[in-house]
Amino acid sequence: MAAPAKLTEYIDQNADKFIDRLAKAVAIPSVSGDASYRQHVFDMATYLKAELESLGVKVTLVELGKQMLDGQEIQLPPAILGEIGNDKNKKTVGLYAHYDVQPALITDGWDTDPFKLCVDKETGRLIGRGSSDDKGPLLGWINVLEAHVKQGIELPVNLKICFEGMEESGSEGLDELIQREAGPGKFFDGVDCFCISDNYWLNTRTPCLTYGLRGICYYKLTITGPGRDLHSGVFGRMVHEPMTDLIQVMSKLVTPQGDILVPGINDLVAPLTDEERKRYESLDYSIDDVDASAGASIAVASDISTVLMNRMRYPSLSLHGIEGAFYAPGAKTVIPAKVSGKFSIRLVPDMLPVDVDRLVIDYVQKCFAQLNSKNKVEVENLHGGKPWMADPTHWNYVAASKATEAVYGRKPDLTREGGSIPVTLTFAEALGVNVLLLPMGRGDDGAHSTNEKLDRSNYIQGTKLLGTYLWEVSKCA
Ligand SMILES: NCC(=O)N[C@@H](Cc1c[nH]cn1)C(=O)O
Ligand SMILES: [Zn+2]
Ligand SMILES: [Zn+2]
Repeated sequence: MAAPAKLTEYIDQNADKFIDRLAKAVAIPSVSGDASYRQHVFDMATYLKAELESLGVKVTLVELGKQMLDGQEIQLPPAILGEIGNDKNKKTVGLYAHYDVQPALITDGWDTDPFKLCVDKETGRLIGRGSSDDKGPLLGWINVLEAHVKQGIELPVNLKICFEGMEESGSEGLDELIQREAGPGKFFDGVDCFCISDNYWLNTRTPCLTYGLRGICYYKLTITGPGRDLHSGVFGRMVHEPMTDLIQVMSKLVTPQGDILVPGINDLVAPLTDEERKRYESLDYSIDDVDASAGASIAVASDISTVLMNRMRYPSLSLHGIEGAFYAPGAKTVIPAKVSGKFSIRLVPDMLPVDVDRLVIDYVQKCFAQLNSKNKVEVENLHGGKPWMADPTHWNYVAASKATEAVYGRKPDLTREGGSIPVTLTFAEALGVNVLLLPMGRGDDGAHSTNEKLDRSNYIQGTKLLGTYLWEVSKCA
């Protein structure tokens, strides 16, 4: 049974309504990483609960406890568990998406207010924080439900929905919830497969299915020294400066070419086979695509397979920022008393966070000891997750491939993603099911960046893709 034409017609006819829905969601600044935005994350959960319930989904907001953030203990946003359909003759598909977003300030360099969806009629771009990561894809599922309800079409599968509000901040509390709700008689009982739409096409033209994600270990490296901030004219060259120590240590983590300098890290990586190398060579991707999505000609190599493998099958170490450093305009002559460098390592098979932690903490302490500084160092892992790989020949992928051909008229590329969605592995392991990543947006969407966008056609065709996928799953034996 192909997806009924009535379904795709409804999606086309209601495109503007769906864009309004995205605008409402973008207007709620559900930033999970900043305590002062926490109420908005809750508001987003309430908004989604009402949307889902209006379409017949039985919804529970599950409390996940508390967390420490910015020195305060605050309530974690709830997980949204939703259920619709309970027909033993149908397959049950698990859906995951996240309703929190990365921080965004107009002063970061946005051309428009990040929390007011800007619909660019000329380019078809829907610009706003979360448009692509991950509010657009999440709302894609709601649009699909609405299309079924409004057209009086019965859903071809049962759905078990799990939407979270902490993905961008380590998914706190969610692993425990999934583990608690796995097993006979529990919420996830009966789920046959999972689908997550929370990544991107490699380029701007070829749809893809994604069967791998990198894991992550995120670190905070703190150097403390003076009892308070000092005047650099009064204390410069009289005392050990935390910022100087921090820059020294951080400069020993990675080379400008991206090679990781922490001894032992590269030995944890699974060896490359000829067969695997060929897979990267056949992907529709070029250095021009890298340049276009990065916004400059800055690829680390001229050979596209190397660049792709660096994203998909090798670890990377990125330096993200320094908390406590002077960063405002002007020329403040301060010696900051306490600075924390943030960096992360993306993990690939066979790296385990526990091994990476040991190597990183040991190395940072050794590098610091070599400075002969009287300051103090502390390294913490803020959050982490293992890498994930799925079987792309599974019927779940076959269904998604057929759906892609039906909507886009072409076969999808099979990709591994450089980003991390640690909960993917938890679904796979705790529920023992195949997990599929079915992206909606394009490689140049600018997730986590300024002017994040989702193209109108990706949002609308992507909504059709998610709906068609459910119909293709229903045909699988
Ligand atoms: N769309 C998935 C995504 O962006 N995941 C984040 C997860 C993360 C980990 N630490 C902070 N955020 C990613 O950066 O890959
Ligand atoms: Zn995301
Ligand atoms: Zn993200």
